[in-house]
Amino acid sequence: TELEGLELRWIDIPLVSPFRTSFGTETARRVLLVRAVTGDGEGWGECVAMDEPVYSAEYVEGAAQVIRDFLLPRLGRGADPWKAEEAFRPVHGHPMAKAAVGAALLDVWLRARDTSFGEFLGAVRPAVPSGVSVGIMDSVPELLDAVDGYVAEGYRRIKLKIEPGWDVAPVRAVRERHPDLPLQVDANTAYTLADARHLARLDPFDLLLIEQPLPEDDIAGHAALARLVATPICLDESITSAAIAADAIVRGATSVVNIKPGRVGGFLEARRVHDVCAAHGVPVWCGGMLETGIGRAANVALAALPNFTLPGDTSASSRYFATDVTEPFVLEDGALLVPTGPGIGVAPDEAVLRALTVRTEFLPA
Ligand SMILES: CC(=O)N[C@@H](Cc1ccc2ccccc2c1)C(=O)O
Ligand SMILES: [Mg+2]
Repeated sequence: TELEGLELRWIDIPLVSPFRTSFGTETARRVLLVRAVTGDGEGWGECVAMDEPVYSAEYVEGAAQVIRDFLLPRLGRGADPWKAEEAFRPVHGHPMAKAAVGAALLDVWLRARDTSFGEFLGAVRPAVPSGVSVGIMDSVPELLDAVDGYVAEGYRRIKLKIEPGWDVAPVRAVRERHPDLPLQVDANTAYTLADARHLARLDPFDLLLIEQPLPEDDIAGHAALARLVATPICLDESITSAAIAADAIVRGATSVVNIKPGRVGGFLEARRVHDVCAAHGVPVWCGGMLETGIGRAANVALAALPNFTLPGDTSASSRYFATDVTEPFVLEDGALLVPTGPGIGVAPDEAVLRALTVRTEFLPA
């Protein structure tokens, strides 16, 4: 059926604790939600762009403008997710803006067919094991307290944010405290190839992987680094499409891939990345962008696909939010249940949404 329009909704949601990475510290999220309205009903998508372009080139206000001025006009009154992907192709970049609209269209398309994201994408398990991403802290004792808390909650894997000056010592301390804990690190592009010898000092700690040590455009650098460091290299920011995933794999730049639907332009492309990695025998896991339950529900369904063999950053809602926009995702035996309802299988709570909303704008198709 036809698209009536898209509602853009800006919400401000506080974080339960500051989250520090190599590119800055966040204490609250400004999130852009997209609601697609068609003759069949409505669907929700979440734009994972940050308020500032410090993770990648996108940012909330830019994504809103791209949706309003360049994506919606190309959609016309079309509501078909595949045609939307095609219509968006002439627009270069802006994967998070495209993914937010695409997810909303896919949600309404699936709800109208009484089909869940999991069924549609090809989920093979009813629950997905959860990992958690732990920020840079002011001291090692503070980090150990945070890690102990997450381990006690049942998280199956701990990921530590690192940057030059906060890497070997915190990793050593966590490994000594938790000798058998699945452990990995994420540098968010903070190092250079000149740091190879230093990064190799992480090799004794039996890490699962080192995530995105170098700048996102340095595929050759990651391939060179992979020959100098024993710990597997995993890419995040670098992987913006299935084709780039294949290129990075065959060039030896990555042996594990973090998949984020927003970073690759949507759930259809995310599944293609999953399939390309499976074809090369490269395991994947589902990354996180501190999504509300709307984005989280869809991510959990994606993380249930067969080649998602490592715990992802699909943490419980309480890792980030005291109150989530939807029913909270709760850890059960270290895993999150894949929603089984039509579409994403969750819906925002009207009262919570109203309380968090900064602004809404309805864009008629
Ligand atoms: C869970 C995790 O580590 N996510 C990103 C980094 C990140 C960190 C902080 C964020 C704050 C606001 C919005 C998105 C953010 C993404 C990553 O894997 O690289
Ligand atoms: Mg990352």
